[in-house]
Amino acid sequence: MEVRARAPGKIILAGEHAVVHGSAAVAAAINLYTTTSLRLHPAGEGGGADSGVVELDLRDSGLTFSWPCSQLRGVLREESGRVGVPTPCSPDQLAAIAKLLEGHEIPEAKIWLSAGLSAFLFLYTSILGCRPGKAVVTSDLPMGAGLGSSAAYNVSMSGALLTATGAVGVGGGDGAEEWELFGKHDLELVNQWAFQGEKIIHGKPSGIDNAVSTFGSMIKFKKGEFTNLKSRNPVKMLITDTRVGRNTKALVAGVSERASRHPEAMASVFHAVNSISEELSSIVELAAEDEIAITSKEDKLSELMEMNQGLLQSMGVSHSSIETVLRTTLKYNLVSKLTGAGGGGCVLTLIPMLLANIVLDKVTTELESHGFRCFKVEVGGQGLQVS
Ligand SMILES: Nc1ncnc2c1ncn2[C@@H]1O[C@H](COP(=O)(O)OP(=O)(O)OP(=O)(O)O)[C@@H](O)[C@H]1O
Ligand SMILES: C[C@@](O)(CCO)CC(=O)[O-]
Ligand SMILES: [Mg+2]
Repeated sequence: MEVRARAPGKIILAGEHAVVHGSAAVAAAINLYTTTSLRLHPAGEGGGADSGVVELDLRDSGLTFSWPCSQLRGVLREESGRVGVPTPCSPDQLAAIAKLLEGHEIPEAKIWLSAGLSAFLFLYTSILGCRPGKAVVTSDLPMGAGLGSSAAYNVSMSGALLTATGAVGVGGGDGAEEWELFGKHDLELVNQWAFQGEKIIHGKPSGIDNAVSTFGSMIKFKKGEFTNLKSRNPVKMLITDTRVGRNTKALVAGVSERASRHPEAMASVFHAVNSISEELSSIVELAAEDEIAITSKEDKLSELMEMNQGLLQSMGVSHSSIETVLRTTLKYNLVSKLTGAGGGGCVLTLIPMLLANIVLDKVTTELESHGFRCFKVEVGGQGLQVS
């Protein structure tokens, strides 16, 4: 039997980085997905309990990896797997997983994939034990660009693995819909496992990315708890991928180091971001009925995004490519801010309801002339789904 699970990427409208330090943040799912297809082979297929392999096929990178089950059992000593509340990956387990990556040819240019491989080995062997199977991963998301590719990977992988064990499941609808939704209880379990995967990739994640990828919608997240926001008017964003590669783990660590060098100043910065996220989340929920009300709502959102970008700059996570996007969009009176961990990656630009298409085309052309890639996304859709 094959299980397919897909999980969305996300944008952060306000509060990235500060959320790691206890401030509120606002994030929303987007209609770009990572999909994991999982097929389990009968245990002992081909003879002997030790036979078979665990395979991972990363389609977009064109790389496949496989580990004999006997090797996984020898190194990880994980027999049958556990599907209840996860225990975090211990330093010893992480060191054992690093050994399993030795000898695998990962091209130097794709060395950042090793964090994703470690998360896979942890999730697979913890949930299923060392039984043979194959996971194929495909994604619409640019990897390591601030749109939550790591969270979508961890959520879709955890969703597929937990479905395969029967720990979570969908009601078995009438087959009319290709994708089905899990219940809240099941989503909570998937989210907890995905968070363990995020810890392997991010170091010290707040949990916002895996939460929004699992539950979807638009959320306000603070200290591990979140509430759904009812966005009363559509929020339209242009995304610009600067194509400057960066790594969330290093950027999060950099902000923490700055916070330990300047604790009081950074506490004020985080406090200011908290106020921005709180205000932004209440504005999003206001129902604006006419053009004047919508324009005034958009003006407030723009101003808050602009203020948040200034504070992200003072945390040291902006980048010259991001500044180029800000300057370019400002020429057209449009406000932008980085989204996700920054340091390159993606930038959000609020698209006002009354913006003429010709202006949007012009700004997009100018951004793309710098070598950036622009695209529009739908905001606030479904979270994890299974087929
Ligand atoms: N489809 C995928 N296949 C394999 N590994 C993946 C995939 N998507 C993400 N990863 C892993 O996640 C890493 C990127 O995660 P990172 O947190 O740095 O960026 P992001 O999640 O895209 O951005 P942000 O955390 O700012 O939203 C990759 O280096 C890789 O290890
Ligand atoms: C930078 C950060 O705040 C968001 C990354 O999308 C990290 C996190 O919250 O885990
Ligand atoms: Mg990430």
